[in-house]
Amino acid sequence: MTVADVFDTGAVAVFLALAAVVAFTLLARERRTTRRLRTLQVADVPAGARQRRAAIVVNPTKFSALDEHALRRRQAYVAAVFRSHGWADPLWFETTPTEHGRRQAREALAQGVDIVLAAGGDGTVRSVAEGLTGTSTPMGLLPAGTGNLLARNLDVPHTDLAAALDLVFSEEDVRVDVGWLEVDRSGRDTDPERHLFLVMAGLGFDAAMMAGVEDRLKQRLGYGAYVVSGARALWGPQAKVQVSVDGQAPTAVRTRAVIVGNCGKLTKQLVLMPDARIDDGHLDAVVLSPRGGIGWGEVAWAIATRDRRGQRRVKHLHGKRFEVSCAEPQEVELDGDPIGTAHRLTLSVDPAALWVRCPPLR
Ligand SMILES: Nc1ncnc2c1ncn2[C@@H]1O[C@H](COP(=O)(O)OP(=O)(O)OP(=O)(O)O)[C@@H](O)[C@H]1O
Repeated sequence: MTVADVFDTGAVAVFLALAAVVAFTLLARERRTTRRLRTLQVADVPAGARQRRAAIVVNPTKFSALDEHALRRRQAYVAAVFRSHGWADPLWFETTPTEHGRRQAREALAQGVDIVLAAGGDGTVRSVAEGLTGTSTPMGLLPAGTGNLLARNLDVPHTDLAAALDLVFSEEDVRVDVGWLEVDRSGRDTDPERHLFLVMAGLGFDAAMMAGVEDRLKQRLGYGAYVVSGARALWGPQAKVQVSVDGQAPTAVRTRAVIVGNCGKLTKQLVLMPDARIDDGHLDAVVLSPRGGIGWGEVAWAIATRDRRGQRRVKHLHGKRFEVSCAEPQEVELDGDPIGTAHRLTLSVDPAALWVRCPPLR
């Protein structure tokens, strides 16, 4: 047997071992779902009581890794959980490349559902929220994105479908503020685009980082894709930006990023805006102005320690309306999704405009 043969045999053995591990994991998951399905009992609905019903707005692209059979089993499991709590089978709606959840949420409302669940990433959540804002019907979350920023900020389980579903039956809702972003792309737009946001929106480094994350990389690396893209976007130039808070005279800054938040967490440990509260009727902002590697070190230190005193590189602001304009167009992001470049942004808050089913806010 030659050295090449030994390598070939070794490679085949490693491949077979990996295939066995994958097959075993899939089988175990399938068995767990079957076991859960068997233990779920249909709950009785008291005579005369109205049976509650949920709508689930699903972004199918977030479940493309599942085959048809696995997808149907997942749906059957979710429906069985609802029945076990005495609810009717949920109504299912799918998002499309052009209708990301707003229309589906409105259709669900027209059918008189008790809650609309967004099953997707933060883009789906944002769009469903647009359909529900200003109504008394709560939004629930079945997180299926990479960032799941709103779920992380509201302490909704984002890796465990069963735990996220359990929360739906807690029937505890909180009223949260909604942010609105007006995007003036040319700096002279007479009819700027208007988008709802729930977590944060801004321009500069973080938006360039989001814009640099390719979908394929996101599927492969998950949250790690943002780290790769962030490392690429670190070394861009500072931008000349004017920031005005609540109609006051604008302040000129040289900055790498202006981020305005309705809430401030990126991950459990990484809190960009420690004072931001989703129910305080205000927005918070950070202006990051690092220069070179040492400057980024200072920014990282300020964020990691949540120390706000004497920071030259990280400035915190608080208000109800922010106007941000820049001489050169900058990349813009909305709850972690890149939406192209713009010269001017206006960000304002709509206090207590949306009900969300989640644990009590801390
Ligand atoms: N049926 C569909 N086919 C193709 N694309 C779709 C469909 N439905 C939604 N989309 C795309 O999915 C995007 C929304 O994705 P979603 O918010 O669920 O995840 P995400 O923003 O990519 O989240 P994350 O970045 O956290 O993974 C929309 O902007 C739309 O372009």
